[in-house]
Amino acid sequence: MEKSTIISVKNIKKYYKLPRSHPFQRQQESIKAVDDVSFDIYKSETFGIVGESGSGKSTVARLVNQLIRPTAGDIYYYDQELASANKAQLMDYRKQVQMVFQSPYGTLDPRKTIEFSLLEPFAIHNIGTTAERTQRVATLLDYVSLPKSTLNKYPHEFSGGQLQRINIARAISLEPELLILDESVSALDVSVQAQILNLLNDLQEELGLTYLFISHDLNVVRYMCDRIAVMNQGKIVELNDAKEIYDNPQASYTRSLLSAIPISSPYLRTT
Ligand SMILES: Nc1ncnc2c1ncn2[C@@H]1O[C@H](COP(=O)(O)OP(=O)(O)OP(=O)(O)O)[C@@H](O)[C@H]1O
Repeated sequence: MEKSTIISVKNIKKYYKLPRSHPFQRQQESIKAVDDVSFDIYKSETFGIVGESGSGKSTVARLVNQLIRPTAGDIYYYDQELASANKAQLMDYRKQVQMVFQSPYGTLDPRKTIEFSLLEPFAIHNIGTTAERTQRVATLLDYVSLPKSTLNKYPHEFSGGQLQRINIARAISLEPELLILDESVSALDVSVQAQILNLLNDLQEELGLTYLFISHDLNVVRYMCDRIAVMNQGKIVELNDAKEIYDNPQASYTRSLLSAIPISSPYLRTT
């Protein structure tokens, strides 16, 4: 069956200019956070990006999410190149592509109830009547297995795992196609991590979601992903099916990453 491509990233670069070390320095140096990266994300897959700290993973996530603009290169959503998209197209993209960040704590307004935070995306995108929004919020809580009593509480009343469930509920509220999960379980205890990863797998099956899954943890990536891109110093050094990456790594950098995985991991796949 022909795979349908949702996102196509073509030769993107993101360079950050470093401050001049002295006032007469002529050439301003730059950090190549992302340096000529290309990949496609297929519908309903989990596409992983793995690499050590500073390899450029989060910068790729922020580029795909349009939080920052590339120095060069193009990102396509289906046939639409994003830099030349009009306002309505970008608004649709912002609805279709949602992000779940690493820290579950900073993302919800501490002074607002969870109900307010879950209703907010509908207000921003002007979707549904008040009754429809309330009904949808109840359904969202069911999806992430949280009780109704969640709604009139505040963020400080929840654990990290519960907050990440709320963030996921918020991210799926507008029925997006793609979730960008940037180290979304890294801040959680291992047992809670497993629960959230299983929740994400269930939601993907139920809602037909596509994931861009970013992590430094090779075990977590192996557990979650269909295809994996390995990043090092702003470049993709290897991109392949997950099984190939683990069973038959081609790049020496991938091999050295794999050799550093702790073997006693709760995520080791038996398949
Ligand atoms: N706004 C910025 N200004 C300057 N340099 C930046 C900026 N954002 C990222 N960088 C640099 O770009 C490189 C890639 O950073 P990035 O955060 O994308 O890596 P990462 O793989 O996600 O690592 P981590 O998991 O530690 O965040 C790093 O050297 C980082 O210091």
